[in-house]
Amino acid sequence: MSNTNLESYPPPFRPSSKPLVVEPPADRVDDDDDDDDSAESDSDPIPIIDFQSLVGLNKDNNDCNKLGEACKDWGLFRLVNHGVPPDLLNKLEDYARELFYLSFESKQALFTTTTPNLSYFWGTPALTPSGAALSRDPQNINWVEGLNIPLCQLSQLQPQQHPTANLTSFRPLIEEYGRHLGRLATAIFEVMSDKLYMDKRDKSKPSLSESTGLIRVYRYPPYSNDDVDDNDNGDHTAWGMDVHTDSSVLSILNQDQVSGLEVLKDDQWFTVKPVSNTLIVNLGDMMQAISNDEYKSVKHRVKVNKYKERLSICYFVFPGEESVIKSSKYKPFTYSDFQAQVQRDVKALGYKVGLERFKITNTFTEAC
Ligand SMILES: O=C(O)CCC(=O)C(=O)O
Ligand SMILES: [Fe+2]
Repeated sequence: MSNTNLESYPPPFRPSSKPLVVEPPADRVDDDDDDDDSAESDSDPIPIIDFQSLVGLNKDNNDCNKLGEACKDWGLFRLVNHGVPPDLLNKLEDYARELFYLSFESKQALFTTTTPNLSYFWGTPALTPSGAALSRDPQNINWVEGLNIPLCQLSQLQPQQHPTANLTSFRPLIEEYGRHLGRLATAIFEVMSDKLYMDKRDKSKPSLSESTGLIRVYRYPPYSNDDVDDNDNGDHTAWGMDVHTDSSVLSILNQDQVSGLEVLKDDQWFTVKPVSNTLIVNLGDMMQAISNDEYKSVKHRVKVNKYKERLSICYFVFPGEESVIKSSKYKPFTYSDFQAQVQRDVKALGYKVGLERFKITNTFTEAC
């Protein structure tokens, strides 16, 4: 679907001298904007895990082993047979698109609630909740806008306050989607715990807390170097989202048909191709720490597409706030400690240092 409503983009994302409809040239039929040296691969190398083989009656040990390997080697896998109805995925995507198509001003008004964290953002939210860093360095912002929806705060999304937005339909869809993803994340974490020989009866063991579930819906506007003004040397790349690891235990991503997500494995970038009705599960920093570095928190990034906007819906789940993560590699810490340190680093250094801060042999020289 082409964007016919540039009013919906945050002002810096609006192409200045372009026709309103951004379409690929006729000879471009693929979605990959792969005219640079980054991710490559013709076939899809991402490990595939069948959810039904991990759980329930059809539980298959080979598939459980495959999951362990994927977590060690990639920190990411494609989940099939997950039981989230395709109709729900399609509807959610349609409503999300509809919400993003509201004018920029309406979106700002819509999600300026008194509830912290239920918000509309754009640019690099960790650095610039209001986009203020634009004046510092316009080329370093993430080319993305998004809605941040903690599932426990969904009741704050009051449809009657915003008759122009179709929130009446959006809220139950998000609720249903959140329930499905809570179910998937919990079951996958159980299998991971088994593989890691973690004793689930030990209540002091860190685990995934379903009540921390958070959904982020993103729209990545198209980006072309033609938008860059004459003073620019033209060789920079804008990123939809710069390289990072997630802070979560697990993140589960549902992307539309426009590619952009890339993951790093053995110093090589791979494109995570869009495949309908599959979900992408990636491991976050908390899972890496819980597993004593046996599993890894995968580095990933999102490339922008020159011609098409991209939509993705991400679910993140964390450990209970006060649950202490103990391992031989890290000083004991809670997710709250981790988050607070990330925020301090982002403020002071401009980036997240992450788990390195908590390593027992701390190689990061600046003390916390
Ligand atoms: O939009 C995507 O494909 C990935 C988003 C992401 O990596 C994140 O939100 O942490
Ligand atoms: Fe991420």
